[in-house]
Amino acid sequence: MVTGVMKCLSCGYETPIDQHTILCPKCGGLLEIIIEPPKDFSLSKLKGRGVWRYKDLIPGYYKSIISINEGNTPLIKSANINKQLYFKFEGLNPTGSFKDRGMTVAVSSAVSLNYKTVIAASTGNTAASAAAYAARAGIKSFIVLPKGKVALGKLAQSVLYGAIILEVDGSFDVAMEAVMRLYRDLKIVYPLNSFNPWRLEGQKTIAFEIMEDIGVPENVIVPVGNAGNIYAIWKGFNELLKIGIIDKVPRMIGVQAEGASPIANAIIKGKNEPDFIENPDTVATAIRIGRPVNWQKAMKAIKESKGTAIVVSDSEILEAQKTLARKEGIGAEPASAAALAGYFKAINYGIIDKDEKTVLILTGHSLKDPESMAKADTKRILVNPLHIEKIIVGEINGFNS
Ligand SMILES: Cc1ncc(COP(=O)(O)O)c(C=O)c1O
Ligand SMILES: N[C@@H](CCOP(=O)(O)O)C(=O)O
Repeated sequence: MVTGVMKCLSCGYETPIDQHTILCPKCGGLLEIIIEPPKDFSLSKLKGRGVWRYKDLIPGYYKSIISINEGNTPLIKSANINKQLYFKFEGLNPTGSFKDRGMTVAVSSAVSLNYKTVIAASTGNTAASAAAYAARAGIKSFIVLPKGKVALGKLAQSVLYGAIILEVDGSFDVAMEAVMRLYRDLKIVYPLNSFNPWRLEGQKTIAFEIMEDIGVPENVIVPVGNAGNIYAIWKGFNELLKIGIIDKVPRMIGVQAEGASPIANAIIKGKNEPDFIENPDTVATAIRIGRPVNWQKAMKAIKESKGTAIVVSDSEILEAQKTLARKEGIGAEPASAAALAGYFKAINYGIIDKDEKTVLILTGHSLKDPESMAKADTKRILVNPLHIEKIIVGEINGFNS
């Protein structure tokens, strides 16, 4: 049994780890789950694959585990961009994003606490994942979406998995606020967003897998939206450090899009708190977030790891998405490609040396957002089937351009 405390980031209140607890019972602030490093933990004793391989580091009591074999994603070495660069391809999770790692823990918690209904606000990926895990658990899911601002693939997933879709006329932040209010005031449904610290207990396993694959890289670059994942990955490395399995944590580098960069702006300006953005905008819909609920956690992870944050433009994101696809054969959604755009910028700014081992977290699959993929330029030629040979020979020899 994993023991420890839950500590409020706002008022400092501490309480023993308890699965019923999600927000600070005293002030309603965000809670950190701080586990006591287990004395008998050993990598050689780990069994199985995926998130639950690390159950000895995941607190909580689970009467049944709701799993769709999430985690165990490949860490792909770059073939053509830089030999010291690795891609942690979270798009290969069951619903196509890293959210599944958190959802297996959060939905298993909900079931263990006898909840029959779950809810999440979403830019699309949390919704798809919540809907899938709720379906598997046989419970009802409500998802709250910003109307008209969710990528097609993600919306279609939520429809397919049978979630009840509530659309708000406003941004993701409006949807998020509604879910937090509902949870604070009523507590009748279990919240699956990342202000729920139990979700991050699943996401921290990204760090454990990276460590088992290549040890500790110098840098981990993470696209930041609602800001839970960068903290979760840092938390994972930090726990390994406390257990004594590793002797340093990587620098955590957060990347945000120009039109939605409250945390990156604060880090760059050396401020302690972000100025929230009222109308966030970016082509990377997954990180189109102006009021990230986990900003305190993300800033803590970046500062304590001596990391930093980078802002990238939409055109840099789309260019990086294409580069990733055309140089590495990896299809990632725009928010994920922001990590590669951030990597290029970090090298240009001298923040990262190209010889440093660096891992990019590719958070979601390209198929999530078919419209963004189709924006990439390529040759599409209407052909007379009788002339196809001529066109191919012309292309190969460069006569057609
Ligand atoms: C594909 C993708 N990448 C990155 C993020 C950002 O993650 P976080 O909200 O944990 O910062 C999200 C969701 O927020 C996402 O769906
Ligand atoms: N991009 C996210 C936004 C919600 O983040 P969460 O981690 O708090 O659930 C999404 O896919 O909805």
